[in-house]
Amino acid sequence: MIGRLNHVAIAVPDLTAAAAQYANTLGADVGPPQDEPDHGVTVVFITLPNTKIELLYPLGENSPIAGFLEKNPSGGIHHICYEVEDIAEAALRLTTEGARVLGDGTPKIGAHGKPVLFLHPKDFNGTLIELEEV
Ligand SMILES: C[C@@H](C(=O)O)C(=O)SCCNC(=O)CCNC(=O)[C@H](O)C(C)(C)COP(=O)(O)OP(=O)(O)OC[C@H]1O[C@@H](n2cnc3c(N)ncnc32)[C@H](O)[C@@H]1OP(=O)(O)O
Ligand SMILES: [Co+2]
Repeated sequence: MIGRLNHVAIAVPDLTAAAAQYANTLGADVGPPQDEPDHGVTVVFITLPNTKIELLYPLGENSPIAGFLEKNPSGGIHHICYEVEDIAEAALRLTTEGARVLGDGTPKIGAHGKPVLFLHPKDFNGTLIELEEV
């Protein structure tokens, strides 16, 4: 069911510094900051030849990454995003298999303008999984 790795997300304590480090120290193709108010984060996408890195910084009250950054003040890998062809079918299969789809269970539009869903990290070996319909 899952396809390509769409992105690996890293929560960071300083978005400007992290973006500059990827651009200048690692020599990567770094995009501009993008506010995603529906998701409570500001993101910077870094395009690699085979996938993307998503730098995440909290936006607004009740950001879903606030607790993670409190526990990991230097930042850390926050989630991985796999592509799926049909997100409704994927959600049905996952709930049937007993995995928890986070939020109200319905997809939101993600940073790429496509529907996304998140799966509880405790159901997947401690890894928060995002699914993106492509
Ligand atoms: C823009 C979009 C896009 O790409 O298009 C995005 O990516 S938006 C990216 C931001 N959006 C999201 O992450 C949405 C989905 N996330 C959520 O709903 C939440 O962050 C949860 C995953 C439910 C965690 O919520 P919260 O931190 O409030 O819960 P909590 O502190 O009670 O955590 C419950 C347990 O899960 C662990 N936990 C929390 N976040 C984790 C993570 N990212 N990876 C692995 N484990 C994690 C905690 O350590 C704790 O374990 P222990 O009990 O063992 O200590
Ligand atoms: Co993401």
